[in-house]
Amino acid sequence: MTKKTIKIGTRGSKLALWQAETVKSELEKAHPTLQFELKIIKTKGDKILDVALSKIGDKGLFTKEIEQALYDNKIDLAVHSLKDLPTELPENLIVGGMLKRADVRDVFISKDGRKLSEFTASDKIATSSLRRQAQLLHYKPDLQIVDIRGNVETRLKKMNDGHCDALIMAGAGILRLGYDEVITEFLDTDVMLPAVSQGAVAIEIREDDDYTQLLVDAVTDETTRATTLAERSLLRELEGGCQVPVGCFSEVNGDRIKLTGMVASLDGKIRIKKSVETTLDEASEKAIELAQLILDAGGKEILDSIRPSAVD
Ligand SMILES: NCc1[nH]cc(CCC(=O)O)c1CC(=O)O
Repeated sequence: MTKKTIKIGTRGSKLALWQAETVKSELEKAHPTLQFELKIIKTKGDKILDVALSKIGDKGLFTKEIEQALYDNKIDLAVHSLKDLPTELPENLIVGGMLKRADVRDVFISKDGRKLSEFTASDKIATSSLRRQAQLLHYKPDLQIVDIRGNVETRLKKMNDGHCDALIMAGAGILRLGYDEVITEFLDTDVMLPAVSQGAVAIEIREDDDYTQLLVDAVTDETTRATTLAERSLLRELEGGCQVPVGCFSEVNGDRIKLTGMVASLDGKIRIKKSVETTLDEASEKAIELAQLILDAGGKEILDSIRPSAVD
């Protein structure tokens, strides 16, 4: 009898490949008698490189083609940065598991080694994220924010060519690619709340595929599962995708969690930040209450005013 090979779908970017290779090697360790294989799939987001992400307004930009391969049984599981997965997945697809989460913080990368606190009105900081833009302006209203796209190498090159004086990116991505030496500083979460699920690698599967679910359970970190599900439930309740200025931070202590959520206006003038403390078991339910607190405190007005322009 020939053994079935479990196929792992992934995008072809360096970060995606690192994540998929890591999932593959964790699965191989947990299931030494099984065969695993990577299958690289190109997505629309890999092809459109010249438009600001916040202007494309397509939540499944980096995922749709991979999910089609799941539906067609061409792959058994798909690996993504959990941050890039919409909170509502297509029918019959679920996040089956997550690897242990890496550092959740954003990093500041400046051309001349100055820290964010030393930046002034004449400095330009590049980011394509509304969350980062809003919080930078909240921290220092006169900073100049410019848009940027492309992978880490492209961004570093643009900075060195004079496009900007600094970049802000997810620390997890930089570390995974081995670019540790370009990091000027890790930003304190008081200044820059990370994105929902930042730093977590997700494994997407078909909901009715009990066999793959068992394989994935063996490599899933349960604390990461509980915290990221709570963060995603907060985001779902705020009805935001990755293109709204929403941030959050989970602090875990034993079986307790303090979950902080934030919505900011694009000009940074308003930043609504609230926390709840609860058990890991109840975190997802409490996250919904946290979202309501934020919406009631003015978050609703901010999100309503942003959504129409985010897609045009
Ligand atoms: N938005 C793109 C994206 N999706 C996942 C990561 C890095 C890894 C992670 O955040 O989990 C990044 C790069 C970034 O935001 O700088």
